[in-house]
Amino acid sequence: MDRLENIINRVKLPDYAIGQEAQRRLDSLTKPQGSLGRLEDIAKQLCIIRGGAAKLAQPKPAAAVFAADHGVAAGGVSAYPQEVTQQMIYNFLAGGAGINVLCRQAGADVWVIDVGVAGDMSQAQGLIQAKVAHGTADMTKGPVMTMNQALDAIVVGAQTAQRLIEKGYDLLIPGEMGIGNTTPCSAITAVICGLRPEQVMGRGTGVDDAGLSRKLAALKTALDVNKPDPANPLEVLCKVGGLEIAAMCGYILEAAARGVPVMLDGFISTTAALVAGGLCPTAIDYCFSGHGSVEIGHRAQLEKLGLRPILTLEMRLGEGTGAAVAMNVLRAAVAIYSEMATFAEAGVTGH
Ligand SMILES: O=C(O)c1ccc[n+]([C@@H]2O[C@H](COP(=O)([O-])O)[C@@H](O)[C@H]2O)c1
Ligand SMILES: Cc1cc2nc[nH]c2cc1C
Repeated sequence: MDRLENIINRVKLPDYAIGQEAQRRLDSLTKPQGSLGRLEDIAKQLCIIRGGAAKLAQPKPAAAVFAADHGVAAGGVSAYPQEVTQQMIYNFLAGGAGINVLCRQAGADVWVIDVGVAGDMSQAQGLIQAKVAHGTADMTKGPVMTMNQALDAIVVGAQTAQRLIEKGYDLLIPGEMGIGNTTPCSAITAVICGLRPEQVMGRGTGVDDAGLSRKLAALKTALDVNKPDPANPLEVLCKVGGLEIAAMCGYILEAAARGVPVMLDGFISTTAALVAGGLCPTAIDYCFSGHGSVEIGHRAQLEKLGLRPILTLEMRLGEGTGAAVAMNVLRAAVAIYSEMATFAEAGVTGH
């Protein structure tokens, strides 16, 4: 527990007074006040997080893709077999996956971490080896992991954030790969948001009606068997979570502790933010929501966290892809804030 407390205790509320200074600069730029809409909000929040209202430098972003498997996958809750988790890791490492393409396009680097893949990945070149367990246990039978495993995975995420920040990255994307992981994410969302399974369960990779019924049945059984306490996010993680979800939670918390902004992706990474926010609400002040996922539970998560997605593109791939696309908008926000002429500079009659 000390390991977690050590991270949480370093998360400080950003200085919101900087927002007023940033607003003054935005209002001095050659445009009708407020006319760049949410681009202005994004620039302002970035100033607040970075702790200054001077011109912003373009960020150097990295995506960390945490991969893990899930015991519940044995119950037929995904449209794809579990081995796809491993196969996709090789695709990430070869640069051919959606996250690689979209990060290249957005000027971000991709790092891949094995935090809990079921198979042996020890020979995979370029993979960060941090396996905590060979997948989780089946949530319909009992807790998916021990408290120690959850804390180990949180530390893997926190150490990843630390290393990336030490390498010079100053904007972090939490990404993931884990066949079956929409089911634990729906479970966590149901518990933490206090919603019925039907309100938070979607089709993930694209299960048919029978698959959706199996997912709902698995979720109901898991909640009956485990009875997670909504007031205890760490217990929820241990009972119905996942190793990549725990790792992303630690990654978000450590980024916040170091004052580094986080661009969340879709349903899975926002589940990690839900847990992080339960442990340390201030961590969410450092988070942007990149996009709104097709998964129905994502809306409830964002509402609970008080976040609005930057984009709505009907995406549901995961990996960090929606966050990577949203980086283009964040870059646009930085550019207007830093490069537009003021009324005084351009000799335009202002206000
Ligand atoms: O992040 C999202 O919004 C999202 C929505 C649906 C599916 N996914 C991805 O699809 C996988 C989980 O889907 P499933 O059907 O196997 O539970 C996992 O690898 C996620 O990255 C991701
Ligand atoms: C091919 C494939 C790629 C993915 N990326 C994230 N989840 C995924 C699930 C599948 C099935």
